[in-house]
Order: sequence, then structure tokens, then C-alpha cells
Amino acid sequence: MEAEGEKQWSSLIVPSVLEIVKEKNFTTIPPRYVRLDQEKTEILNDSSLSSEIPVIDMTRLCSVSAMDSELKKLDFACQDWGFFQLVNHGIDSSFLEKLETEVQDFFNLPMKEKQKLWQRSGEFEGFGQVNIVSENQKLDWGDMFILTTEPIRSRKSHLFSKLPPPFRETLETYSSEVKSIAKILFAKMASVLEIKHEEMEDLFDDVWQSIKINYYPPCPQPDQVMGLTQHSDAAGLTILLQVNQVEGLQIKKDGKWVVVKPLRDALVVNVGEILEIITNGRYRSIEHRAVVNSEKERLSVAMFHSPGKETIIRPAKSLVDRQKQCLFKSMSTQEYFDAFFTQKLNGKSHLDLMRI
Ligand SMILES: O=C(O)CCC(=O)C(=O)O
Ligand SMILES: [Fe+2]
Repeated sequence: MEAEGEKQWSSLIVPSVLEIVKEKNFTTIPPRYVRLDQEKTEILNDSSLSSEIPVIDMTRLCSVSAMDSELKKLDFACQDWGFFQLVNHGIDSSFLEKLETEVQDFFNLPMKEKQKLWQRSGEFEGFGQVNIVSENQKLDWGDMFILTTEPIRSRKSHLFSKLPPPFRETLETYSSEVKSIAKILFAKMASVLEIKHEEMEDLFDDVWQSIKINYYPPCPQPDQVMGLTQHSDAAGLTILLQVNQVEGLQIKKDGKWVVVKPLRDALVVNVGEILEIITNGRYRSIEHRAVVNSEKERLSVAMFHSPGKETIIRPAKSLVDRQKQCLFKSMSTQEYFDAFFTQKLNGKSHLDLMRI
């Protein structure tokens, strides 16, 4: 069942990059993908900063004895990095392998099949791109598939029912496992921040969870294109799986791009803008981007967790009282995303909308 009266976001329909790459005589990158507008900031790909990205052990986080130190690490990671890798999260590695294979198969379905799941004009979910607001806008070197997974009443039945059944089942399991992880992380954050349930955790009770699968085909001139333009996630919390161990995710730390090296079976977790608002700026949503390479395709599965669309997001009162200032306005999740999806991706520009 689809929720009635729910406002739809939309994005202009764009070609499939995977189809461009498959064309027999493909050698030249179409001009709309050539990005001379991207920052040429220094990229750190040595093991120095990359290996400093915090790694949080979920088992330790949840065990009483080691809780304190792991909790402090979580707090530090969210304040200083806005990103961490989560290990021992409880999702079976054989299940993750199955998900990875099915995700790859899904993008490799014949175009005739994928077309049935393509975004329709004026719609937002399905195969396609998001944040495309003008015909002149430069495009990213990648295809996406987007789907709302929670709440169940908001699922688009015309898409869900057309997913290959084994893949649908795998997605449902993954969605519920990741949702439980997000819930624990919100609770741990609230406890270390010493804020009340109703100020943070409860806002995610009617969680709006969506999945975005990113497929970045190889590109003969990877320096000319961008897999995913630099941005910060509008959501509360993102949990990302770097599917086939191919590097590409970079995060901005102290003015430099730091490579997030894929760690087997780890999930990459990052603070989104809504969490930055709720924590009154204590936790930071960090700009990140995805680059591509000339040899191998890259895939990632992002799961975004935000409060329900009608929920009002605002800085937690306990933090505002302690910090003696309120940095952001209040707004519903729906209003926040209305503004987000009518812009092209542009760093953290839309968070400024909420600043007081
Ligand atoms: O592909 C990646 O590693 C990053 C994906 C991402 O940032 C997103 O989908 O918001
Ligand atoms: Fe992102």
C-alpha cells in the first residue's frame, strides 16, 4: 500500500551511465559528465590519515565492561570525524556476500527488465539519479537505485512488487538488521551526550529508512568525471556498505580528502545533517564524495535513517541549555527534504538553511 497524499519529490530523468559504457564504440566521455568544476584539493591516500578513521566495535559498545571506552570512542568519532567504520555489528558475513552478489546481479539485469523499475517522470524512487534540477547540470558518473524501505506504509508497491523475489527478501532482511543497528547507535549517542529519550532517540521511532544503491561503472578517464559530487547526507544517520572492496569513498578532513579504505565486512557509518541539527552541532555531518577508476566498477549500498516525515527536528533542549545557544531552527523532516531535493548537490549548503 502506498501512503495517500504523501508529497513526492522528483528529479529530472537522465541517461544510464552503465548503458553509455556498454555502447560498442564508447571512447569519449559525453560533455555533460566532464567535471572541470571539481575541487583539486590534496588527496591523502597513504596509510596515515586513512588508517586513523575510527573503527568502532559494536560488541564492545554493547558490553557493560568495555562500554565506557568504546562509548567515548563513538563520541569522539562523531564529533571529530563524522564518520567511523563499524565492526562486529552482528550481520553475518555470508549474508553480506549474498547481498553483494544480488546487488551486482540486479544492476546487471538487461535494460528491458530495469526499465520496469526506472524512475517515472515526476517521481523519485527506482533506477535513476537524484538532485538533478536542470538540463544544464553536470552529471555524476554513476547509476542509482532508490527505494523507501520504512515505514512499510510508505513503500512504493509498484517497485517493491517488481523486484526479483530473492533480492526483495534479502533487502528486507538487510533493512531490518541495519535499522536495529541504527537504533542501538542512536541510544548510545544519546547516553554519551546525556540527553533525554524524547530529544533524540524517540524522533527515530517512526524511522524513515531509504536505501540507495550506487553503481559507478569504470571510466577510461576517471580524472575527468566524478562518481558522486561532494555533499553531506541530509539524513540522520547513514550506514554504508562498500560492496566489492573497491576504493572510491573520500571524506573531507581538515581541508583534505581522506580515502575510506574498504574494511572487510565493516559498515561505514556517518552523521547526517539532521543529526548535526539534533545534537546542536556537537556531531558533524562531513562532506564526502565518490571517485571512480578506469578498471573496475564500484558499488555501494547506503541506508539512510531519518525521523518520520511529520516529525519536527530541532536541537536537543538539554544540549541547548548546556551550550547556552541554539544553533539551528526547527523544521519538519518533510520540509527539510523539500529544500534538499530541489537543489543540486553542493557540499553542505542546505544545512545553512537551518542555521539561526
Ligand atoms: O559510494 C559511496 O561510497 C558514497 C555514497 C554516498 O555518499 C551516498 O550515497 O550518499
Ligand atoms: Fe553520502
